[in-house]
Amino acid sequence: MSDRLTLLRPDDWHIHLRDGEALSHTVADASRQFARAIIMPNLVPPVRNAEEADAYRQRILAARPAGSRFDPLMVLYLTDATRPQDVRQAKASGFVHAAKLYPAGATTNSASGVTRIDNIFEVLETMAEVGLPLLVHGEVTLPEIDVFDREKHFIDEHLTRVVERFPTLKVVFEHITTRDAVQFVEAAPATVGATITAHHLLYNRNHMLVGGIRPHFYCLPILKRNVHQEALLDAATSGNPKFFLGTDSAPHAQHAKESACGCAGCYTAFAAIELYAEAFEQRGALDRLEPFASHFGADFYGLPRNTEQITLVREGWTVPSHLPFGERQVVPLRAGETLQWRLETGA
Ligand SMILES: NC(=O)N[C@@H](CC(=O)O)C(=O)O
Ligand SMILES: [Zn+2]
Ligand SMILES: [Zn+2]
Repeated sequence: MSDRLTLLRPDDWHIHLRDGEALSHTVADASRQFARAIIMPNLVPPVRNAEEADAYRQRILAARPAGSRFDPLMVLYLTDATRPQDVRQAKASGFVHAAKLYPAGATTNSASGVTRIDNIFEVLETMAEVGLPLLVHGEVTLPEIDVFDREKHFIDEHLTRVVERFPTLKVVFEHITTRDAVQFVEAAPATVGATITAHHLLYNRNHMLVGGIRPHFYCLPILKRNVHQEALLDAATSGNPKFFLGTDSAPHAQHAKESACGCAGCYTAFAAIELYAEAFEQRGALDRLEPFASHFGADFYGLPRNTEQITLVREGWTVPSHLPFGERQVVPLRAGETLQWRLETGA
């Protein structure tokens, strides 16, 4: 068993960096390991057009540590009011790489999201035409649908239909959490891919709910039962290029998580590649980490692979109990516990 693991510098195809004071921390954490990241647009107000994406991109670039070449790949937030010309302008900008569908009310800051997918069919048509991928938070919001079943219902009621109707549209099913989603993506045409988070590979709902309720494991889509975790591990380590790395690192201040009504989201960007390495190693599949983390996402988006490398060393370290987050603090996933791998820096 080797104690060093060198791989092409990875990219994160789904991250929340937030805004304002938080950026100096979230951007530093992400850029330590990732060359590029797909930047989620669920700010308040959201990133709705190329102009807003440009302004947000400038704030991210300004927050990079000295010497960093971290490249934020911007995303539009689709609303009922998004127009085909917003898509054309975004594509023409060169720095917007996708548009995100949040069903209204499905997750954090999704109040401005799309109320009926059919409302944006003209926009999806334009995205297919100009080659702008659709990123999907795939959960229905119907109150009568159990929170553990919302991803499966989204596949059956919406995603199947969208993929059939727009055969040339690239679709990324974001942060998949179920065996149903794995099977859907496997069976779908090559235009459909999926991101998988480190926390959905490492944990299931028992980790969140047995022996006490642990708010730092609460995210959306919610952790599922262990058979789904197993299916995600199979998919991530399979070598199938449709499945690639997207952390969904989504920090919320400590007080907003440790609350009677806690926010959804896990902070993993501080050690994301180390967390993935742990999950892959549990499967004896460390050799499959590089394609998952550093090849398949770039290939799917039609971007060049990175050329630099990073090295992980097997060297246990204790995750801090909290990290700075603007004027507040965030409790990282695995706070106070040991991680097996450490990113070698300054090499
Ligand atoms: N994943 C989460 O639990 N939360 C994300 C939103 C999202 O990705 O759905 C957030 O912005 O906090
Ligand atoms: Zn989401
Ligand atoms: Zn997310």
